[in-house]
Amino acid sequence: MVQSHRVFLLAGPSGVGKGTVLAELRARDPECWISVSATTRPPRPGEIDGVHYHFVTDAQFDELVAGGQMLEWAIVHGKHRYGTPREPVEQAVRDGHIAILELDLDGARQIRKSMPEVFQVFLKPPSWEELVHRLRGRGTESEEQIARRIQTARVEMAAESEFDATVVNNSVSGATDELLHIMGIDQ
Ligand SMILES: Nc1nc2c(ncn2[C@@H]2O[C@H](COP(=O)(O)OP(=O)(O)O)[C@@H](O)[C@H]2O)c(=O)[nH]1
Ligand SMILES: Nc1ncnc2c1ncn2[C@@H]1O[C@H](COP(=O)(O)OP(=O)(O)O)[C@@H](O)[C@H]1O
Repeated sequence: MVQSHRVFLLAGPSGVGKGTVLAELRARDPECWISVSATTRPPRPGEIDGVHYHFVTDAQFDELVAGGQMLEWAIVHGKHRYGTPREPVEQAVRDGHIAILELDLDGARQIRKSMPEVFQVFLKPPSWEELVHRLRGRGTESEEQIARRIQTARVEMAAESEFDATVVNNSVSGATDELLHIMGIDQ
């Protein structure tokens, strides 16, 4: 249990279930505040601006970075930029929430340097085959995009030991239970 931490970070390969587990966490514990990242990638069907991401143009992203408004940012899957807006995270902590950031490996490494007090959790699939199955099953990417994500996933999977804790996403409810336990919120 690491109750003293106010900011947690969740990383892990594309398709492992980060978004799914965080949605469950939000539903279970409204005290958890989940950061909404800014991205230059276009929305997928069903994604809502300001809820899943802040969908911004390249020029808007440039402005956020130049204005020092990003805690970290990275180019993910070799194409689009993703970043964590700073001010909402600081406000959430001031408001007494536990703040959770979802990041790629690059972003996690930046946060490790700039905010070493952040507790870093790695979400891991039960197996490599299951990860590929989930990635394909989501049905939101082309074959080319899936291949790119699988390539990135190999690198991300090799970085597990850099993190403070690992949670295996066997079942969404089980992984959420474990995450809540790590955050010191036992229900
Ligand atoms: N560095 C960084 N990475 C992010 C941020 N938000 C999301 N990501 C990562 O960007 C990657 C791509 O996310 P997304 O486009 O939703 O596709 P997915 O990986 O297939 O779910 C995921 O690995 C996320 O963890 C952020 O604010 N900063
Ligand atoms: N524990 C789980 N068991 C089975 N399928 C899962 C589980 N967690 C997530 N999924 C499915 O895997 C796919 C990828 O999940 P998603 O949350 O989009 O991953 P990420 O945000 O890490 O890229 C989705 O289709 C989701 O419904």
